[in-house]
Amino acid sequence: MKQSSQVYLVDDDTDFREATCELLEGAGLTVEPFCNGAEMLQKLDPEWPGVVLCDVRMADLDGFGVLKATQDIASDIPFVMITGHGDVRMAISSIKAGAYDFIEKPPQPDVLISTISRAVGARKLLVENKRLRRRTQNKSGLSATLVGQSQAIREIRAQVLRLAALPMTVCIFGEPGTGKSVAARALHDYGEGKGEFEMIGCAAASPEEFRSDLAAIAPETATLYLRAVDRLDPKAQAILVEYLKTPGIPRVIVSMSAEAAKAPEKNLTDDLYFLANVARLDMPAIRERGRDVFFLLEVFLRSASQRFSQRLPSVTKDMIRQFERHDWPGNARELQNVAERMVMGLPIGLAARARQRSDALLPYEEAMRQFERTLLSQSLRETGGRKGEAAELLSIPRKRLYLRMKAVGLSDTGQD
Ligand SMILES: Nc1ncnc2c1ncn2[C@@H]1O[C@H](COP(=O)(O)OP(=O)(O)OP(=O)(O)O)[C@@H](O)[C@H]1O
Repeated sequence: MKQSSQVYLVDDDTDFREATCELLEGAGLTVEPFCNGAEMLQKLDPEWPGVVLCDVRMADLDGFGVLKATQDIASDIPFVMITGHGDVRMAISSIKAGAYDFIEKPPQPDVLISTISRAVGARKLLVENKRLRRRTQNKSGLSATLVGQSQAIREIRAQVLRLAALPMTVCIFGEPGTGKSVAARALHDYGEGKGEFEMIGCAAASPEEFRSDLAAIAPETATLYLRAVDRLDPKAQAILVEYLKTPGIPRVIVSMSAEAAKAPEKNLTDDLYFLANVARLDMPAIRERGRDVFFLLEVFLRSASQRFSQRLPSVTKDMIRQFERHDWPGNARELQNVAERMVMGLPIGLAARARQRSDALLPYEEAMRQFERTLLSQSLRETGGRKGEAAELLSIPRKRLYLRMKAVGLSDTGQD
C-alpha cells in the first residue's frame, strides 16, 4: 500500500468528501479521505510531507479537536479548516488556534485548489529544508536518529553514511522493529538526490495494487522505500523487475525480514534478486546491542512523556533486571510500546512477552490495534468499567476514550 498522499481530507459528509476529492484530484493533487478525525490522526506521521483539510463541524471530534491533536503530533503540518459560510468568528478562532488557513463551505473551486496547492508547496519546502539541515549536520546528527552506542549500531551508521552518497539500490535486512525504515530514511536524508521520500508497504499488496502504487509515484520522489519486499508474490515481483529497469526512476531501497537475510534468493525471483541485492545493510536485533536498550529507552520515554504530557517515570532496579533478561522479539518497536506503558503508569509486562517468538509477531497495524485494545480494557477493568475514571487514568479526554473504544471494537458497557 502506498503510504503518502498530499492531502488528508477529514469530513463526515460523504457527498462533500467525494466532491472535494474529485475536484482536488482533478487539479493533480493526491487526496486520502477520512470520515472522522480519529482515523486520520492514527495515520498521521510527523514526517509526512502533506496538508490536512478538515471540516470544523463534525459529529465526534470537531475540527478544533483535530487541529489540536494534529499539532501535538506535528505542529508544522499545515492545517486548513473548512468553516461555515459567513462564520467569521469561527474562521478567526481557527487561525488563532494555529490553522494555516480557512475555507468557507461550500468552497469556491478555484479558492480551494489555490489554497491547498499553496499549503502543499509550503509544506514541501519545509520538509526539504529540514532534510537539507539534517544532511549538513555531522555524524552526531545521525546518532540522534539511529540511536545507540554499541559497535553494531556504530557500524550501521558508518555504512549508512557511505551508502547514502552512492545512488545504488540498498537492501535492508532485519527482524521486525529493528529500525529498517529509520535507516532507509537516513539513506535518503544523507543522500545527494533532491526530492521526497516515499514508502510503499509490500506485505499486503496485490499485484494490481502494487502496479498502481508504482504508477502513482510522484515525479518529485527521490527515494522509494519498498517495505517487506520479500512478501510480494511472484507476479508483483515481476512488476517490480520491470519497474527497476525503467530509466529515470527514484533511488530504490528495499527491506526484507531477518529470515530472508539467510537466503534472499529463496524469497525473491532470480531477476529481482540480482536487481535488488546490490548493497546490503543488516540491522542488528536489540538483544545483540548490549546497553543500547537503555539509550533507546531514554529516547522513547522522553518522547512518550512529551506526547502524553506526563512526567518522566523512574526506572527501578527490578525493571532494569527485566529489561536485561528480556529477548526483545519486537525490537525497538516493542521497547517503544513498553516506554509508553511506563509513562502511562501501566505494568510493563515483559515476562509474558519474552516467550513470544519473533516470527509470531503480527503486522504493525494489527499489533497496535491489539495493544490499544488491551490497554483500554485493562484501564476499564481497573476502574470497574467507569469510563470517566478510565479516561483520567490514561490522561486522555473522555471523548477520545469513547472514540478509541469504538475504533478497536470494544463494546460500550454503559457506565460513565
Ligand atoms: N536505532 C534507533 N534509534 C531510534 N529509534 C529507533 C531506532 N530503531 C528503531 N527506532 C524506532 O523504533 C520504531 C520501529 O522502527 P522501524 O519502523 O524503523 O522498524 P522496521 O525494522 O522498519 O520495522 P518493520 O519490520 O515493521 O518494517 C520506530 O518508531 C523507530 O523510530
